[in-house]
Amino acid sequence: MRLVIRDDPQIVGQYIANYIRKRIHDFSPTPERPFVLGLPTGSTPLPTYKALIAMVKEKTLSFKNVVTFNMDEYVGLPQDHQQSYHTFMFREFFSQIDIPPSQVNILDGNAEDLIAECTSYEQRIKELGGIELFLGGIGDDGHIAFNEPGSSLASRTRIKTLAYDTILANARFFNDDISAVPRMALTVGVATVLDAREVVVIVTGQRKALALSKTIEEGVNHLWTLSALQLHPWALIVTDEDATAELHVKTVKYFKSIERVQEEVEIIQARPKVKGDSIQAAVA
Ligand SMILES: N[C@@H]1[C@@H](O)[C@H](O)[C@@H](COP(=O)(O)O)O[C@@H]1O
Repeated sequence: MRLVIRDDPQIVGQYIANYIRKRIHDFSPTPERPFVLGLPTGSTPLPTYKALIAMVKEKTLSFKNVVTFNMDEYVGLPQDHQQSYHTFMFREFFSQIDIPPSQVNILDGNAEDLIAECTSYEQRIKELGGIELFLGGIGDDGHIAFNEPGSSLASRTRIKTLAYDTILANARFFNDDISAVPRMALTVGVATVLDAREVVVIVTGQRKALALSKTIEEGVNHLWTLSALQLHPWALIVTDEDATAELHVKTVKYFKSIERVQEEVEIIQARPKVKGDSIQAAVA
């Protein structure tokens, strides 16, 4: 797992947007072979979405050959409700980029048969060859999507009862009216996220500091479901300085040093080759 630390949420958003753009460009998606991108809601990804929107506007990025799958959706909230994840995604992102709406997938929390809805979501992901990059955020209790503490780390898309802590945390979006927050959601499972070829998670703000330390400094534990990321072969967490508040100084220094060494390697690799240059020869 890599941990990249940046000064603030805006710089984190720009970093991730650059990263996603590069991944999409390198993939060279076509209508027959689209780039499949998993996406989160919440306030954390907003700077990333803003930076991606700017890239589309300046025409350095297109979502025409991208298919998206959102992580989760509340059960029973009308799709056009201000706080449904469907409304959120179209308001904050999809309506401002060039993705055809037919390429957007969001779980239907009002489906007549919720179990069938979850099964067919997994099926649709599979039919497209799996998710290339799953972007995620975390809750204060370390949950990814709506995989609350105690969720099976082998879980798939399913109905989930929300933890009381999450209901309290999300009440801010419902005029602080706890009774207005839905009690259930449909969510991709931990295993659905881990199946993606790459997972990138955004963690910003001091509120997330404990969850970040539990995720990366302790063992894999179903009480902090993001910790399952330790089992993924290609995982990246991008965080701001505030969210590192609970990490050991040693952990922060370690990940910063890894990045510095990586930059040094890239500089060496970019240097023109000089005959007899032993450093160049060593990395060539
Ligand atoms: N289901 C979502 C999560 O996917 C999201 O990561 C979390 C954090 O939200 P925020 O980014 O606003 O802190 O909120 C909800 O619980």
